[in-house]
Amino acid sequence: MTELVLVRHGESTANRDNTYTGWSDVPLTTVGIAQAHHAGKRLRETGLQFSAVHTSVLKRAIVTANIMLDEIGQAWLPEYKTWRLNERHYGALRGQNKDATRQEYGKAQVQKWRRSFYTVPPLLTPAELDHDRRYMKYGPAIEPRGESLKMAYDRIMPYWIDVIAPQLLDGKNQLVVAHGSTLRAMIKYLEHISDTGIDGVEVANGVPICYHLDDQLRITGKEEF
Ligand SMILES: O=C(O)[C@H](O)COP(=O)(O)O
Repeated sequence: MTELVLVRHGESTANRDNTYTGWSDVPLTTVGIAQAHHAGKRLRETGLQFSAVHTSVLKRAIVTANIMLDEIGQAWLPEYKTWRLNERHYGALRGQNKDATRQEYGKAQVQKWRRSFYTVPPLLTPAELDHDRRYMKYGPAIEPRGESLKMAYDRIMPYWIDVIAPQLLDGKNQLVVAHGSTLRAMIKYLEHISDTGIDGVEVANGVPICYHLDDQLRITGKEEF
């Protein structure tokens, strides 16, 4: 049996302020830092030994992962950082207050933007792209102008297939510290959740979700700490 642990980063300043985040690189709040320590302590109690940790290239996930690794005494582990685990890009919604958009566009539209599999948020214009060097090194096509969960799913899966799954198949436990939607995409895949069923799946900040997997990566058990 192999263990896969998924953790959403601790509370960010954007979570606290109820604003859309996506690829914006916002820090943890003091609550978020405490959640990361708590998540690490809970994981330490399990005694799980990991072979690697995977994060996005956004600091709320990286800092959460580093706090957790320190808490579990495995700060020496190889740490893989990839844009493929970044949060779903919220396009032109980034930085806007979620309640304000509910008032402007209605609750149903906001719910679709936030939870449906196929709905794409309003896009950034090409001129609004960040051209951040952490993405530009892969070419200009990497940075999205906005993503549906399906679009995020499609860029996450190659990373699952090429990097995470082979290590799990080798019997090596993996820790993934990422984002609400990144993890919803992975949960959809792992649990065979339908395109409509994924609407109801929420992932809390700083709560480790542990999957017990068999030698074909089928789920034999699931626990949340
Ligand atoms: O990108 C964001 O705003 C958050 O990380 C997730 O927000 P959501 O729960 O509105 O998708």
